[in-house]
Amino acid sequence: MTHADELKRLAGEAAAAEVPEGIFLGVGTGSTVNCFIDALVRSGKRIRGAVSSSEATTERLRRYGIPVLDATELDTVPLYVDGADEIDPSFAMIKGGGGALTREKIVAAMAERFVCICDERKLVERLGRFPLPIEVIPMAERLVARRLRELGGEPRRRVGFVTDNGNAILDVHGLVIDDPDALETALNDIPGVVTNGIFAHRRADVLLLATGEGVQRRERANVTKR
Ligand SMILES: O=C(CO)[C@H](O)[C@H](O)COP(=O)(O)O
Repeated sequence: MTHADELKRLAGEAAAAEVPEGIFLGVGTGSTVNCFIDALVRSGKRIRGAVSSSEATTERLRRYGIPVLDATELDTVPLYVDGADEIDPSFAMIKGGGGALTREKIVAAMAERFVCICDERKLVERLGRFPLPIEVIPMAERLVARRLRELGGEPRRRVGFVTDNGNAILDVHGLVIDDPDALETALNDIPGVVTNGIFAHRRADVLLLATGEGVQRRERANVTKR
């Protein structure tokens, strides 16, 4: 197991310890979340059901016999656990490295509490080193790419990738993200953008940060939710 794998395993276990028995749980997507699902199963805790953020997560949950509900069956979930590609000190994030950003944003918005799990390499002072994923309706790809270039970004289409919703992903390099809230809104305003990978309107509430010295648990001070 590599050092990075070990940190993911630690983060996953710390998150599993936060899950109360018998709840409906929102589950994110990615390799760290896979570690979380595995740890949850190992813990023997039973949950009432999961709302999943991707086909890949649904498949893993079902393989373990965990019931997966459609998001339309519930108004809220008490807890959502997901990873991130970058997180800043205010707990704004870039997500979507795995291409599941739209469904992740929906389940995150349904959640009363968002626990983000990641390793220390993903904690950054300012978002934007990781190319920002944007899910785009295919017919709007050219239009959206032009608008992104006007904003100073360099969009690159994720080759050979189609989202669970049947759309394309543009990974945008070089954007300056001084104001994550404002940029999240501005990007979503471009016609044809389904959503973008800035999670600033709905930030994490808790960060479980896996480090070489163990898992740090950090709570976000002031709550801003939409
Ligand atoms: O946003 C995501 C998927 O769309 C993931 O949370 C993000 O890419 C982190 O993934 P990993 O845990 O594999 O590093």
